[in-house]
Amino acid sequence: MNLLELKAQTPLVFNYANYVTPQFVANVVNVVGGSPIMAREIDEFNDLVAISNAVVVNTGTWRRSELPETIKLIQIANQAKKVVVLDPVAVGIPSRSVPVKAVMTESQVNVIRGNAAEIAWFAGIDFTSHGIDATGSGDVQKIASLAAQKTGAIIALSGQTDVISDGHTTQIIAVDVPLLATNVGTGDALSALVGMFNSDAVTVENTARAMAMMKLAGVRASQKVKTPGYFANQVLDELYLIKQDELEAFIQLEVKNG
Ligand SMILES: Nc1ncnc2c1ncn2[C@@H]1O[C@H](COP(=O)(O)OP(=O)(O)OP(=O)(O)O)[C@@H](O)[C@H]1O
Ligand SMILES: Cc1ncsc1CCO
Ligand SMILES: [Mg+2]
Repeated sequence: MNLLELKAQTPLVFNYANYVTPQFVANVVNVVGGSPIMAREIDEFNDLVAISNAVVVNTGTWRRSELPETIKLIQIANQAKKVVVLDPVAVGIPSRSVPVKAVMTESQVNVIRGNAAEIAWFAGIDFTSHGIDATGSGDVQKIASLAAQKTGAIIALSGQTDVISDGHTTQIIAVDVPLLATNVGTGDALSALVGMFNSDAVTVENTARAMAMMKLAGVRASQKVKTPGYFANQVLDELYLIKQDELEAFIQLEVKNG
């Protein structure tokens, strides 16, 4: 959906969040025009998925004991035909790949949003990482396209250049906003935006719209503030202020075919 439709419909975004950044994720959903809800209790999943428009699963602080519930949640969302976004934080670390492998085998994920190193793991390509951060370099378009082909999911690869791919169509947003990488949780919040913009239909176009929304907020924030603390708040303000026509103009200018 576009930003106008989003603000009119107020999509409910169920975040199975990590325990590091839920406050920031909830605020990003809220200021853009959606409605966030966080939960981990399996007894609630049927009720909450029924009223949700998107389910966003972040494996950043997974626990073995909760893994069956995580899978159950996605299966409930699959049955209810709700869009599911997976944020596979630091999946390249072998212990962190455990929940991701289980989720990919036992349930269906519609979109995977991660940094280049995380997406490279799905593509089977080596890419240097350091914990939650992608630190290497590589052909990000090829990585995203291959990961999409291997998983059947739309890929939303974030970084200096964002890449969106379904394995056939690939789009890029080559806009450098270094301050966007300074706050932990920007990626987690971006995954929630991806769920929100895809809540009516899962498409490359809607995924690119979510990625463009965060980039544009970063561009505008970095024109006003120069340090990470203020920047995080300014990004929230810019996400709140961006209008439909401004977002679509940015997309016209900066979203290119790969
Ligand atoms: N070097 C960069 N230049 C421009 N934008 C960047 C850069 N690095 C990240 N971004 C932007 O920051 C946002 C988050 O992407 P990032 O790749 O940092 O996610 P992440 O690694 O999952 O972050 P986190 O784990 O901290 O939530 C995206 O909007 C992306 O476009
Ligand atoms: C720092 C950190 N550790 C696990 S999840 C997370 C937040 C980034 O996704
Ligand atoms: Mg991340």
